[in-house]
Amino acid sequence: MITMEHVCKSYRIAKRNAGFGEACKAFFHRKYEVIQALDDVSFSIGDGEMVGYIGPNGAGKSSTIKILSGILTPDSGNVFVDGRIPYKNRIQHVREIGVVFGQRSQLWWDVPVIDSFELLKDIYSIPQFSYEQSLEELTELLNLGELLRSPARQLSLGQRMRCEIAASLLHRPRILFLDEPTIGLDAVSKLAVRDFILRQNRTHKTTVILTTHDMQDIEALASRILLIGKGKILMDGTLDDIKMGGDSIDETVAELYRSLDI
Ligand SMILES: Nc1ncnc2c1ncn2[C@@H]1O[C@H](COP(=O)(O)OP(=O)(O)OP(=O)(O)O)[C@@H](O)[C@H]1O
Repeated sequence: MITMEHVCKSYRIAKRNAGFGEACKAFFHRKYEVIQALDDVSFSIGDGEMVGYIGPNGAGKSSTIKILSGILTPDSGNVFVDGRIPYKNRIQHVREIGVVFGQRSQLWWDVPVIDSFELLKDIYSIPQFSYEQSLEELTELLNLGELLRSPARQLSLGQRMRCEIAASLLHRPRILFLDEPTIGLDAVSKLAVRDFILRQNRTHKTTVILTTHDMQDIEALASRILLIGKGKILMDGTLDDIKMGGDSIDETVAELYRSLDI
């Protein structure tokens, strides 16, 4: 069970205008601006649920995922993931979750992917037998085959993403946080990744929170949708609650964002 209660998170960022004079001024009198990334966010997600977390750019999705995975600490509010406070019980927490950030890599860049997997096996203390089983299953389902022997830097984006997803699942986490997992993938890779996520949820009852701008991901995967805008949860429902009339899902969602002024 995942619960967020009245969570707020702000960032303080230094601001200055362009130019050398402004840079000198800022050196002595730095000006800051506070950005309220999350503003009283509350929701709960049950075991085995697959939730699409959507919202426009800068809405607060990644900040939420970072707090849930223990990378960031909120300013206020309560967060519990299976009874743990993610940012306080980090060592225990990371054993139980898998995280994929589409824009970042957890693979070591210069070594063959299989060496990264072996390192993760040691980091997570995965027993040899269980590691071999997971590796075999993931290699087959994600069609990793030859990719495992290539360094991550030599893989295409889609090939690397399939390896990233496998890396996040080697220790068989009960919860999977996916932050834009299909970004930049071709049609075939997208379908393969979607199919894999669906299977993972159905076969292993893995709880999945998925952030994406790809509404086809949402259509294919999410039985429940949380909509965030300007740091506030604005909707908690199903795809049918969003769909109105015969417009495409992209048009419908764009219209929804416009009507909510987010
Ligand atoms: N490390 C940071 N320092 C300062 N501001 C940040 C930082 N991370 C995020 N923000 C700001 O917090 C707000 C929420 O950002 P966040 O990355 O959570 O949004 P998002 O919904 O994931 O956006 P996107 O869809 O563009 O990835 C934005 O205004 C962003 O500029």
